[in-house]
Amino acid sequence: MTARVLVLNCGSSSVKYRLFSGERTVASGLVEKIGEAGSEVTDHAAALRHVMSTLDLGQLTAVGHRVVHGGKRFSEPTLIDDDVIAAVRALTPLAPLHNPANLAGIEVARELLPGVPQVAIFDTAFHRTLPDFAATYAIDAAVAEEFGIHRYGFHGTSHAYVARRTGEVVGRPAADLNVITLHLGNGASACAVTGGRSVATSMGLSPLPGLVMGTRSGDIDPSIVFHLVRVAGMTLDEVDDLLNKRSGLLGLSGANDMREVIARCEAGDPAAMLAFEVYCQRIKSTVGAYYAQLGRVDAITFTAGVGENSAPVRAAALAGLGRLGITVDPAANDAAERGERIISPPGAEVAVCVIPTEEELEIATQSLACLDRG
Ligand SMILES: Nc1ncnc2c1ncn2[C@@H]1O[C@H](COP(=O)(O)OP(=O)(O)O)[C@@H](O)[C@H]1O
Ligand SMILES: CC(=O)OP(=O)(O)O
Ligand SMILES: [Mg+2]
Repeated sequence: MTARVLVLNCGSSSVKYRLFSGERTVASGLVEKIGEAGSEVTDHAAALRHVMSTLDLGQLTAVGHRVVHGGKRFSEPTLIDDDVIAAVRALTPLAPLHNPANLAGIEVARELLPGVPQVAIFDTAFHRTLPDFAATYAIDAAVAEEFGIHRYGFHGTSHAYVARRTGEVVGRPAADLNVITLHLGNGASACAVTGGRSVATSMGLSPLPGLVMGTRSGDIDPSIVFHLVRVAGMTLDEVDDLLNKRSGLLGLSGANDMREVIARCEAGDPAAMLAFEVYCQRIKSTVGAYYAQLGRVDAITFTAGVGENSAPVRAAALAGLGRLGITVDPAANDAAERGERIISPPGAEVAVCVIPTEEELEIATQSLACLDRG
């Protein structure tokens, strides 16, 4: 019998769902702006109940859940029970925008689909291969050990999938390939992948650092936090809210959606132009750092909402890197194509690729593999 798997990807303000029959998608959708001002959908549980009431969920083999933070404990797809739920809840302080949403999905699915196995697929899992030097923060080692302070990295399902597809697209075995993957969505992160293993990534203990995001700051000087508390008189919760929800593109330009930022740039808005420059320059610096770590780069792959759709971001992020063998062909970059493609000129030393991510399919596949292993 063909396996039927429901995948739930509950983001900070959205629910993405997809129902698979084998590899075929039989239903899919997105509920956005959950809990935002003026939205009819007040919380994740309400959104999920509504979504699930519209689907035919008979004969389900499994429900696969994206879970963002798996901490040190979870590095494999995991069958969910009360103990796993408690452990994911305990990790909430490290992913305050994400783990509560993931848990809402798990709880509603367990309530509405009792008896169907539920599997958690962790964003952090792919990064368990980070070498110690890349995962270690240079702070007091005993404090770091006691409190689990360590680079975990996120978006692992997406980085793993697009790195693997990059091997197919450039026609080389993934085992021989050094790839830099750039997941640019609402959240954004970069990853260096060698032979299919993550060896560097830009998010850290939480999904806040690294690249500039829609509403998150990415890397900042940590002493900005002390300054805001001591000098500006903010509470820690206010600083947390500022850096996670009111920074990034939104904080710089007033718009968190890259389409809106670019429209404002075209209208000559200086704040939007600065935001675009800060965003793209951060990506470029990260590519340079990972190039130095890898020593040789075979491919650079863009994915997620901005990476898949924004030619101006791809062009600006890699501009001026010709000496590293990295060039983007303007015609290929601007072409109104959608699927997997190469946008560097033929014969370029580094293949620049665009590969739509397939987190949901990957979660379905890994959920079934978890059940097969028992
Ligand atoms: N044509 C486009 N040009 C620029 N940005 C785009 C385009 N289409 C979508 N995006 C961006 O993609 C973002 C969403 O990416 P997505 O990967 O769906 O995010 P997430 O999964 O993190 O919610 C939006 O905020 C929007 O800025
Ligand atoms: C981990 C993370 O940042 O996820 P998202 O991009 O879905 O917010
Ligand atoms: Mg996403």
